[in-house]
Amino acid sequence: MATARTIVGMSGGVDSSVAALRLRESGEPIAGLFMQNWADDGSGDCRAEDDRRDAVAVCGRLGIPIHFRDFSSEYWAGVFEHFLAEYAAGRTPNPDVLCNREVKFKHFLDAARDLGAQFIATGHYARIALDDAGRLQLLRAADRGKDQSYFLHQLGQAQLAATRFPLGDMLKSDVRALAASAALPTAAKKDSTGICFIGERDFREFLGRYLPARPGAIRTPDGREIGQHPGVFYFTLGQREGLNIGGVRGFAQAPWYVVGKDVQRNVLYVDQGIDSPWMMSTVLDTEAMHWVSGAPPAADFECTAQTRYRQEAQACHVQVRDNGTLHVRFHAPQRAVTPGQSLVLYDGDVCLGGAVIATTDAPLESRAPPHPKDVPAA
Ligand SMILES: Nc1ncnc2c1ncn2[C@@H]1O[C@H](COP(=O)(O)OP(=O)(O)OP(=O)(O)O)[C@@H](O)[C@H]1O
Repeated sequence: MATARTIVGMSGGVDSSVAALRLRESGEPIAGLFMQNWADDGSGDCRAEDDRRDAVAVCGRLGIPIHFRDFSSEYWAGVFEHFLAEYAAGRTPNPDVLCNREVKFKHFLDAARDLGAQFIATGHYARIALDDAGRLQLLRAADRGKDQSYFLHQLGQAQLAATRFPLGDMLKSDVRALAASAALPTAAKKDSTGICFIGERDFREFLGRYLPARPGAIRTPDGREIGQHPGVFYFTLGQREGLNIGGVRGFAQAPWYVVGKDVQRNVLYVDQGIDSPWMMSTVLDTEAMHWVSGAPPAADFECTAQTRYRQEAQACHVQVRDNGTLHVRFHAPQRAVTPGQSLVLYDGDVCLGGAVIATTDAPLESRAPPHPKDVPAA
C-alpha cells in the first residue's frame, strides 16, 4: 500500500469520519490515526473504547489503514497540569485550546510525519487560505454555527502548512447527510460535548478528585454573607447554576450570578441581575499574544474579538505592548469576561490569533474586593 500522504485524526465521531471520506473520494492515499489522550480511570464515563471501536469501523468501511497512539502522558503534562494549576489559582482555563496546540497539532503532527505523511487532517470546522503576501490564514468555517477557529487560534504558519480541514466549507447538516449516504457507522452518532478527551462528566466531582474542596462564604459585593460555597474554583464568572442560594432576606426573589472570586480569602461574590455591573468590563489585558501570521498587523489597530466560544465578535481597539501582551478596549461593556479564557481576534473572517486573558477592569477584578470581616451576615 502507498504511504499515506495525509493522516486523518479519527476520533470515532461523524466529523472526522466525513473528513476522511472526502479525502478518500479525492483518490489520494490516506490513513487514519486514533489518539488516546486520557487513561481510562474505570469510572465508566470515559468513552474512549467506544470511540476507538467506531474509528476502526469507519476506517474499515473506507478501506484505509488505522494507526493508534497513546498521548496520555503528553496530554497530562502539556494540558492537564496547566488546567489544574489555573483552577487552583481561581482562573477558568480553556483546555481545548491547549489540547489543540500541545497534542493535536504537535504530537499528532509529529506522529504523522514519522509515518511518512505530509499532512494531517481533522474534522474541525475552520478553513485555511493564502493571503496576498503568501502567508497562510486561519478562516472561520462556512457553517457559522459550528465554526471552531476560536479553539484553533494558537496554530501558526508551520502547523497550517501541514494541516487540512476537509469540512471547512461544509454545513454540518450536509456532513451528516453525506455520512448517511455513505453508510458510515457514525452517521447518526451524537456529537461529543465536554472537555477535550476528558469528556462529559460530573465536572464538580471530577475536579474534586484533583483539587481538594475548600468550602467558604458566598458574599454580596458589599460583603454580606448570604450562603456557603463548596470551593471557589468550581465556579466561573457569570455562572448562575449550582449556587444554591435563594430566598435571601432583604433581597428580591431573583437569580444570583457569580460576579467575582477571591481565591486568597476563599470568597465567592454574587449579585442579582444577568448584567450586574459587578461583572461588566470594557478593558482587558492579556498574556503573550500568539499571531497566526507570525506578527501583529500594527502596533495599534481596530478589529473584533471574542472572549468566549459562543459569542458574536465584539468591536475593540488593540494595543500591542513591547513584551507581546495586549491591552484591549471594547467599544461596549462586556459581560463576565473571564481570566484564564482566551481572547481571540478577528478581522472579518480571518482569525488573527489569540491570548489568555490575564486581567479585566471589572470592579471585583481590578481592585481588592471590600474586606468583609466587619460586615454582619444578612
Ligand atoms: N481521539 C482522537 N483521535 C484522533 N483524532 C481526534 C481525536 N479526537 C479528536 N480528533 C480530531 O480532532 C477533531 C476535532 O475534535 P473535536 O473533539 O472537536 O471533535 P468533533 O468536532 O466532535 O469531531 P468528531 O465528530 O470527529 O468527533 C476531530 O474531528 C478529529 O479529527
